This record gives sequence, structure tokens and C-alpha cells, in this order.
Amino acid sequence: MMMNNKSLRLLLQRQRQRSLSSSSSSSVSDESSSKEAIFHPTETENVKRGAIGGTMTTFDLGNGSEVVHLPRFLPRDRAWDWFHYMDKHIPWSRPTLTIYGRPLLQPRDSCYIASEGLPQLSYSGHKPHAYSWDDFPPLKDILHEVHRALPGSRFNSLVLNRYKGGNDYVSWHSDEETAYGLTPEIASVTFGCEREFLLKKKPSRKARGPRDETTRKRLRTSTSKDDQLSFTLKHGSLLVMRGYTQRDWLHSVPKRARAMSTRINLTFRCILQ
Ligand SMILES: O=C(O)CCC(=O)C(=O)O
Ligand SMILES: [Fe+2]
Repeated sequence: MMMNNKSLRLLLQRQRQRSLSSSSSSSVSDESSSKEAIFHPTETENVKRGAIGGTMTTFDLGNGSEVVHLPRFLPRDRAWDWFHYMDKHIPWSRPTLTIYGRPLLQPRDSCYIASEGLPQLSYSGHKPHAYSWDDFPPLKDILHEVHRALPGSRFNSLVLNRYKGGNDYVSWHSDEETAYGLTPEIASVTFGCEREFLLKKKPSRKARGPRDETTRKRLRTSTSKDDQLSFTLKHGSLLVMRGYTQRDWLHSVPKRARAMSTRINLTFRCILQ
């Protein structure tokens, strides 16, 4: 279904209203501030949940890609307890990555947890040490909550990121790793300072074909703000990327001058064996 920007805007407004009217409490808002975007959402499905969890909204991005947003996944106070635990006890590090052949200090702290016997994770020339779930029991509790919210899903590894202020960020990328399979599910839980999470469609395969570096750079940066989908990820929220989202879409958490305090984000993944 092709849509022009006006009908897309209207559709997103209607989705927003439907989501608000089905919320269990009038103070619950759907924080997913969707902008005009190049994707074609066809359906929004709202699932009412029990005592915790609030409203779950599914965004169909088209062509088998899907994002699920659950703004009130974790109770506030419990999420703050977990934030303080992780801020203090996780062995954070800031490795030097290799980006387009050049060394770059990773613009955020990170740590990696994985179940035993899984293949080594490697990204941007960096092979993080895999800590054990048993070293950090509260992470197992958070994993349990994620599994409870997403029946049928299974995660066995976790990337933790700590953004110590608005200058810390993650640039446009996708987590498209062979080890995760073709349609990985990635569950992202946010603690502390809220930050904007952006999605934009990857350039078409044709546009990604062999080109000189200057043309590739121009194509990489050519997408305008209107082509992006934006979610404000609040303290205690859950966002899930599913289907072909890693193959077809890029995501990022850009720098934000207004973000004064620390944000911790957990992305649960499943490495296939
Ligand atoms: O911090 C976030 O919300 C996203 C982190 C992320 O994209 C990643 O770890 O791959
Ligand atoms: Fe990512």
C-alpha cells in the first residue's frame, strides 16, 4: 500500500489515538512520537496487559519488519533499583572500535553477557569478553521479565550500553549478524535518562551496490529527518525489533544536548547454535 505523507501522518495520528483510548489508565501515554516516515504501517495492534506492562503497540513497518513498543514495561521504582545496581556493579568499558578502517573510541560504555558455549561476538573489530549471567543475578531477573512479556521468545545474550550524557550515542547501524539468523528478535530495555531512538530504512540494494566511497557517503547521509521513525525511550520501557528490521532498517540513538543524565540500555538477543 503506497501512501503520501499526508495520509501517512493521518494514519499515525489515528494509531496514536487508538493506542491512547485503549490504555488502562488515563495517565498512560503512548510515547512513540512517530514522525512522517518512508515506511508503510498497515496495522496497529494494541494488547491490554495486566498489573504491569501498560499498553503494547505493534508498528508494522512493511515487508516483514515490525517494532513493538511497551512504554510502561517495568515498575518505576524497581527499574531505578536495577539502574543503580548496573551503574555500580557492571564492569563497563569503552573499547576502541575500527570504523571504516579508522580507530574510534566507542562513544558509550558497554558490557557483554552470554550463556556458556555460544560463539564469540565480534563487532567493528572488537571482541568483547563474555561475562556470565551468574555474575549478575539482577540481569537474570530482568531477562525473566522480558521473557514474561514476550511469550515464545528466547534470549541468550545481552549487550549493555551506558550513555553518560547527551554526548554519548550510537550511530546508525543494524545488528545484522549471521549468528542471530535472518530474522532476529532484539528486545531493548531502557533505564534512567530518556533518549530518542531513531529508525530509517536502509538504502535499496541497488543504491548499495559497488560505488566509490564519496557516493556511498552521500547516500548514507542523504535520508532526511522526514524519512525517520522516532521513539522516545523512557525509563522502564521495552522496544522490540522483529522480522526483517535488521536486514532492511538502520537504528541509532543520536547525541542530544538536553540529555543531562545517564541512560543504561539493555539489548537482549538470541545467538543461534
Ligand atoms: O541504546 C539503544 O537504545 C540501542 C543500542 C543498540 O542499538 C545496540 O546495542 O545495538
Ligand atoms: Fe543496535
